[in-house]
Amino acid sequence: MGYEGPLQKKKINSLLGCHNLRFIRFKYLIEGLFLISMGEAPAFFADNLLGDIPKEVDSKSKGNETAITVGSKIYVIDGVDHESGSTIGVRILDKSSREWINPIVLGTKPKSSKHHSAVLLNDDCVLVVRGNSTSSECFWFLEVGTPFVREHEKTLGNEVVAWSKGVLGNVEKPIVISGPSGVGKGTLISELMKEFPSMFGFSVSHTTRAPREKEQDGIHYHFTDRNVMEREIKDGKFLEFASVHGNLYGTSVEAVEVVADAGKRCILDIDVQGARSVRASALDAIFIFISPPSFEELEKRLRARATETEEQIQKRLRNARAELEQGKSSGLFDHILVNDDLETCYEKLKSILCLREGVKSARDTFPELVDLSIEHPVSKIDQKLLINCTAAEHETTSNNMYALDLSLRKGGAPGRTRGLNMYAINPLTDDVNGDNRLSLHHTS
Ligand SMILES: Nc1ncnc2c1ncn2[C@@H]1O[C@H](COP(=O)(O)OP(=O)(O)OP(=O)(O)O)[C@@H](O)[C@H]1O
Ligand SMILES: Nc1nc2c(ncn2[C@@H]2O[C@H](COP(=O)(O)O)[C@@H](O)[C@H]2O)c(=O)[nH]1
Repeated sequence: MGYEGPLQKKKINSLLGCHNLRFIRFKYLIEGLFLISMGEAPAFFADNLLGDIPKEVDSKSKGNETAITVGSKIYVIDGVDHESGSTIGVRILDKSSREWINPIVLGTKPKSSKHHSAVLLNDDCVLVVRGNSTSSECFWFLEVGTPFVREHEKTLGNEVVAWSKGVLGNVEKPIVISGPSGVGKGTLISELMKEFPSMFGFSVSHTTRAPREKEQDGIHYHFTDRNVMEREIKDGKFLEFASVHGNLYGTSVEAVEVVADAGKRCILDIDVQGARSVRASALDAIFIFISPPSFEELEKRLRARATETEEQIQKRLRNARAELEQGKSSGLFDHILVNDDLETCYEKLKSILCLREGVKSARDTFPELVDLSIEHPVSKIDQKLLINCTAAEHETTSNNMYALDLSLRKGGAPGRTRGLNMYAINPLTDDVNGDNRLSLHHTS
């Protein structure tokens, strides 16, 4: 079904809330179908049909630009920032004075993009979808009037906009696993990561201890010099750190962010001092203490692992006594698990984390590569965006239509915007329900 009437065209443009100046011509095959069935006012009524956009925008447009009107201002988002060349640029046109403003741009800017699409959300934030990008680099929020932006406008005395990277996946609380050396923390974590590779990500700590034979830098630890690590601690790069068995160990803020950016749940393997620091931090986590069935068994495991000298083993065992005391009695931990039989302990760990065999991460349904359809890339309905794209690797539907659900969106500048969910939909079946409003259902 196609529809090209002027009223419908206006409504579609309004709904999109933007003008892609280059690709302004739409075929309304799918949008038309949705819009006709919507029966409700779109969240954003644009007063900015192409004809209404002041000439300045047109004349200033350099190819891949998108203009969005918010109140008395038009935000022009340029796929290539003509100053930096490597990022997406933003300029503002004041509609009344017809003057161009170069705002102060806060946050990490998205990399330049050959084509993109933009949609206004809640009058204070623009969602920019980058074409031909991985799903982790695809969604960016340009905050134009949020409290964060307003606050900085006051202090900086200038027009401000702020970028916040959108992260797919409803990332759950990180998991802190502690316990004495040799109890089996690493073994349990490896099992989890093996069984649920797309769900969990390991927080790679920094340490000043020397690597063991099979340990790789950047995978098991970031092996580092004490001087460097001490300086980085001073610079505030660490969420927590502690002196453990004579060496410095620490979790950098980045180590946890990287996992969350990948849409995975972060697992931290840290000692009890570190767990206490994390508890006192802003990171809301689940704390699990692993205890050995007996001290003798702990010693047996440490010796059997054969990774430490006798002197180091003695030191670790001495520290283990104190750790066991603190772990069991401090009230710091939400769960205490005895690692006697490995399989039994692993099953208990999974039940604490509410895991079943074959459970997939919501992320498994995301397209690997998001490539926007130029003709009708993005439209918005309530808290859902319909994205028409080419999904190179996961061809879950023949039409490549995806829904991006923003209803659980949280965070924002200066940090990431999290809680985005994306799934494939079939526009021919997942559309209208009884009250004539669009409802979307998962097709995967
Ligand atoms: N339930 C178990 N029964 C017997 N051996 C076990 C069990 N769990 C782990 N092990 C073994 O105990 C040794 C120590 O385990 P692991 O390295 O996982 O301990 P860890 O708590 O991570 O130690 P560290 O804190 O020093 O890194 C390993 O050789 C491992 O194979
Ligand atoms: N406080 C922190 N403790 C950490 C961190 N990374 C590891 N650890 C703990 O150190 C001991 C010894 O580990 P090993 O690899 O040398 O055997 C162990 O209890 C780990 O849990 C960290 O970032 N912070």
